[in-house]
Amino acid sequence: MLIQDATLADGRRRDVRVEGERIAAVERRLSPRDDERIVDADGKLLLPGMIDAHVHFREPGFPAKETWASGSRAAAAGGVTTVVDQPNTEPPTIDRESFVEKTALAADSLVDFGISGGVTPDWNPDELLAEPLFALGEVFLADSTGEMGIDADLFADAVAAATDRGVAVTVHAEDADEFDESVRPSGEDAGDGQRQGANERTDADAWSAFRTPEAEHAAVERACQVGEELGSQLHIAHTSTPGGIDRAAESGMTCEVTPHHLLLSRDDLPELGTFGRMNPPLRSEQRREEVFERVTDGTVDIVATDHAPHTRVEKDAGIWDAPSGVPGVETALPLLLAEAREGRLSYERVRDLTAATPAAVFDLPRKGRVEGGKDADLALFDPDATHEIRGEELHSKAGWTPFEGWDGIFPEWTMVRGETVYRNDGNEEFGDARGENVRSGE
Ligand SMILES: NC(=O)N[C@@H](CC(=O)O)C(=O)O
Ligand SMILES: [Zn+2]
Ligand SMILES: [Zn+2]
Repeated sequence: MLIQDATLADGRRRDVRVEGERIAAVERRLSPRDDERIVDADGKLLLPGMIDAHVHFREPGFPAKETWASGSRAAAAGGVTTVVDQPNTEPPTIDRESFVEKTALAADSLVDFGISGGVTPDWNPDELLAEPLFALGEVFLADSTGEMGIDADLFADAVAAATDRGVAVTVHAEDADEFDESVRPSGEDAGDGQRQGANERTDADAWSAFRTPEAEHAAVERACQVGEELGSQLHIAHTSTPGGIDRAAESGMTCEVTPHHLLLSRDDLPELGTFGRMNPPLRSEQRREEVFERVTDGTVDIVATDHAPHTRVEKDAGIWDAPSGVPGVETALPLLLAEAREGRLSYERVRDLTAATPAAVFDLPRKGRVEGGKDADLALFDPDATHEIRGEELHSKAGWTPFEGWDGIFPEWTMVRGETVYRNDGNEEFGDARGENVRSGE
């Protein structure tokens, strides 16, 4: 196949030849071969498919929230060609049996995938770390969905075990000791009974008041100290504060920011209500702006979605009872491209945040670039075709989005290792499940 006259992220216009699963050549002009399929990409933007290093596809355990089939369709329709699934499923992915069970379910995936393993007091590091794991993590330093928060000693042991075996570690960095119990109605959980409930609140912003920025600062600090002591390369998941990002960068660790922490703030909570509850929570508008600056200036390494679908019925509850998390895998690249179109980010920066740098951080040498020899994981866009995001049109089982009504630039075509997984020429079409574990065969 010959893709002619595509515009790459850096503005170069190139012909791109795909042979089998790989990009064979990227040149100014390539002569079509006899019988070669020609794709006219004049005026179109060709990007490496997004590597979303943080999704929760919910299988096994919660197929009503998401499955590998539904989640990977959402990914393909959003220009995502590799996803990395997190361990807080049921059973949690903490030993050989659970890893093998999840790998079998991932055969339904349209896009390539990684499976990360988790840490609980019951985990089996010898079994788990011997599997073709993407990374260890997200390791939860405080409870989130799945209640997998662990203590400092177990964290240090887990980081040491992963480092010994050359496995990367990703960290959910919040410290529950720094949560503000005074805003939580008394009677919720045990805790510091003294302060609990003194300033009880039930509005949606209470979640942001409860899970404080200091909780992130403290946990990033602790994680970095452990990482520095053990000489480990840690990746801090979903950083939401400038302080957390700066601390991670200072110690040479990498970090990610989600589209919701980049684009939404506490100012949006009156409208979002409990549908804006996630961990870590939305921060002040000022902090959001400071996070955005760090995404544009390169302090933040990657954008990952933390796609965390819950059903509408589950989310439609009181702020202290609704589950935490928002879907995002289908809207991330479209939202970033809309930001780029408005001049707030460059297309090159979008490519680096979503593909080139995740491939470098997580050691995926065949992925993340439109270059000869790489996997033909590609997404083609009309950079002027903005589309108003509608939750009911998205493919996650969630059926809602915190970005309702925002502009997105969605792919016309998404390819995984040379095969079409998504096509939209007015009608949407999906390819077959063909996802492979990006760590198998290593
Ligand atoms: N981010 C969230 O609020 N929720 C995630 C878990 C997590 O990433 O902490 C989920 O799995 O629902
Ligand atoms: Zn998390
Ligand atoms: Zn997560």
